[in-house]
Amino acid sequence: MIILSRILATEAGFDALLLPYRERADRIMVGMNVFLLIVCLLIAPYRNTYAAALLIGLPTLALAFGLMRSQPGALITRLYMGCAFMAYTGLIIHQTGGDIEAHFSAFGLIGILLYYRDWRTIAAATVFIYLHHLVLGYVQTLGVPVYVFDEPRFWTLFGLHVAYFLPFVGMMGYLAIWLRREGYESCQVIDLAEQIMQGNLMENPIPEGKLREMPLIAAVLSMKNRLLDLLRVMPVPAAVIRIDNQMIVSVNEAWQRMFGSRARYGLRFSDCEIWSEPHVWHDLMVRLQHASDKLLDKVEVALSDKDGLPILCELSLILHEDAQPVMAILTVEDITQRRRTEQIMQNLAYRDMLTELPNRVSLHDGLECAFKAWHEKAQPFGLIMLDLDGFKPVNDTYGHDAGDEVLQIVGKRLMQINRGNDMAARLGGDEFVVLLNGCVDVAAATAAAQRAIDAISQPLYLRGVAGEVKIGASAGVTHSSLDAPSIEGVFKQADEALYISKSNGKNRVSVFGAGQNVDMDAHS
Ligand SMILES: Nc1nc2c(ncn2[C@@H]2O[C@H](COP(=O)(O)OP(=O)(O)OP(=O)(O)O)[C@@H](O)[C@H]2O)c(=O)[nH]1
Repeated sequence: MIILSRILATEAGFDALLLPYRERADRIMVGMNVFLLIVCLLIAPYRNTYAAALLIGLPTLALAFGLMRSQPGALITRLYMGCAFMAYTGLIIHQTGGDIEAHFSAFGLIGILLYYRDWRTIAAATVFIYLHHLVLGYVQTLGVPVYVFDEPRFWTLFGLHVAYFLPFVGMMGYLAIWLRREGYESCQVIDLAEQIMQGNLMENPIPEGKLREMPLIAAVLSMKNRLLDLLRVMPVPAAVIRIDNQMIVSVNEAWQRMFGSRARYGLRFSDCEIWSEPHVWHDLMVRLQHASDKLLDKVEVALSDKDGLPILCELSLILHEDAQPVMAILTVEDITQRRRTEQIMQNLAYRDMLTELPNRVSLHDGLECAFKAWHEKAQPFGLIMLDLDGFKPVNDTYGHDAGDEVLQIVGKRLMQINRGNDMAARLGGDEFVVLLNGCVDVAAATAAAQRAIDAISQPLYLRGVAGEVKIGASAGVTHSSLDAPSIEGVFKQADEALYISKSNGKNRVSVFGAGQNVDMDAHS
């Protein structure tokens, strides 16, 4: 009983999968029936068998048409088609006096077998071809001369038929089972290959076990498993996305760890809760469609991780247009940490860590640009070199930390008074520089230096220090119009002017080349 139900279940599986083959076979069989009916009608004048050809041939064909339309590929249709084919062969055999009987039937059976890949069709057709002798014999006893049972050698002939046909039918039965299995396997392989091409590696439509013994399926399964393993062990989060409906069809473990249920298998990718902006995915798709090799590599996008926290990611996206539906494979790399480290490195290289102002290196770069713009486009610039007055006593009295705080406050004040395209930098110690891009003349630079001194000289309040702390600054100014020969020359000019300020009593602005007499006293 169990064995029988298992056989029936297997048959149902084969039937379901081979349906496309069999629906096609129905059409071929009906076409064949039409052809055989025409043959019957062509033979009719010679044997005067019009009545038989029309009475048997036409209803047989009509029923074949009906079944093909109402039950395409169904077992009942297949059984009928096999028998109908035999009815025509029987008709032709008897119209021709039985000359071509065995060959004709045999070829017919081979056709049915090849088209339907079903042993039941062969069995039904065989039973039918044997039975027709009995049926026709019976019918013909009703009036028409009996030529089957009247034949004195009937049983001898019958025995010969059986002896010839049974091994033949057995062989074809075996072939039908074998073909059915092969057809089933190729259907499964196509199905599996389609799923793989569509990127669906997670689902396993084929039960493991017996079917794995089929070599084609085993080969495709192992290919699929290798792809799956590759995807799984990839440290980079990866997903396969169908483009037509935007469904996620596969994700790897790294992906699951990064996005959790926010972008899981089966979700519409554009609806996943990982996008910082709703249109990002759409924009990426548009760019991908226009990319010459259908690859977008290392596109920086802000996303949300599985906890909804913002992460900066680099996406690589490749489109597979050779598969239907079109697929895209997406890999995501979280570069938040990398960007942070790069920012720190950048800061270390170009910023003064204490005041967060640009450092000497940045200033040099800035001055290089200003120098070039002056020489190439006559865009003027000014440079102020500042040195704090009375800074050492702060350090000595309140400690190094208080000194640091003073430097930080000075840095902030310089930034506050800066115009947009000016650059305030710390050279080191208590020395600061302000590069005034676009500063029209010496007078404007001098005024800016004075503003800087005024800002620095405002009272300071330090943590842990009672009362206010006073600090001052001296400034040396130069301007592009003073024609320094080089960047170093510009520095030197400002430094010399600063030296004059310091020498002349501090807390003042001096302009390079103006001599001591033109030193401007600062407001006290
Ligand atoms: N707290 C602190 N002190 C620093 C730092 N860099 C340099 N200094 C100190 O700053 C002081 C600079 O010396 P000076 O320029 O002679 O100090 P000053 O009292 O302003 O002297 P004048 O410039 O002649 O007015 C030294 O005592 C350095 O040790 C720093 O990053 N933090």
